[in-house]
Amino acid sequence: MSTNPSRKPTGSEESAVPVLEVTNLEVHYGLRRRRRRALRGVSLSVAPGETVGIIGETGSGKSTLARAALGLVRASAGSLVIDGVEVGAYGHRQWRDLRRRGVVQYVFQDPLRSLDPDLTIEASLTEPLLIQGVPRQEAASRTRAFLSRVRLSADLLDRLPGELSGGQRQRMAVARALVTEPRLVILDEPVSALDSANRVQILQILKELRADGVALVFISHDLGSVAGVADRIAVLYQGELVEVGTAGDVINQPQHAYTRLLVRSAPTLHSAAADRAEREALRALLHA
Ligand SMILES: Nc1ncnc2c1ncn2[C@@H]1O[C@H](COP(=O)(O)OP(=O)(O)OP(=O)(O)O)[C@@H](O)[C@H]1O
Repeated sequence: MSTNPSRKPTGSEESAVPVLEVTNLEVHYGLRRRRRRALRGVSLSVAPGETVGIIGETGSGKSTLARAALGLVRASAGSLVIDGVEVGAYGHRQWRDLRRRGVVQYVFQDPLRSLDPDLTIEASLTEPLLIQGVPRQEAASRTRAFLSRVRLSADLLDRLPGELSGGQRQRMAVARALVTEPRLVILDEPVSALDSANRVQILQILKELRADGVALVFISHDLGSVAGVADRIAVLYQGELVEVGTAGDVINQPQHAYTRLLVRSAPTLHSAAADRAEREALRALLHA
């Protein structure tokens, strides 16, 4: 299987310095006999303001890629450049500093991982701004201004995350990630735990936030969720990127058998979803 994505990047990406540039990234877990490769030869670049969706089934390495781009897991080979700086060899403190400076932010599936359960919503939202050196009053007004963009009322500011609904919590987590105006936000399954109304709302909010010029890496096992938001889609299969292309190309002219299977299995993408026999035929082709 090819380790190189089969499609060329779009023109806009070529003209701008990428916010994220991953080259031949390899990640292993475990030691000695338990050592397993989770990512192999992954190369991908994300331009300022671009939204790249990363899809793949469970175990394909999506979260590992997210963790590597956040410095939560170390690459065993390859290079990782964020905003023009090689960060692959960064230590724990340098990563923490990078995240604190708000260059790269994140939203996880479980908002309680992105929000401190013991901090009020207001403290959670203003904290990253205060760390950046924004004066307290300005931090408070920026926080309030951001709330309306994620369709939340200022009445919620003095609550704890545990006192909000799942959908409200996830919108708070999105607000926290974006209030510092980061260059790059990694969203790992941000809508997977939400009901359909909240899912649609978050996807709409993400679409609107793209206009700010922030680059988004949107990870999901569900092609349907990514399709309406992403400019480009990258497909991970067994730790390798097998296809990268514009969202339209990947959905309408999938090149790799696995991508065809994903497209065929996403009922929200096509009015006529593939029947079981067709999906099984594609699966057989993949494992041939
Ligand atoms: N901490 C870990 N220690 C050992 N192996 C791990 C660890 N985390 C992930 N793996 C393995 O690495 C591979 C990729 O896992 P990863 O969580 O990145 O996949 P994923 O595509 O995000 O899956 P999911 O959609 O289920 O979250 C899997 O085989 C998984 O078992």
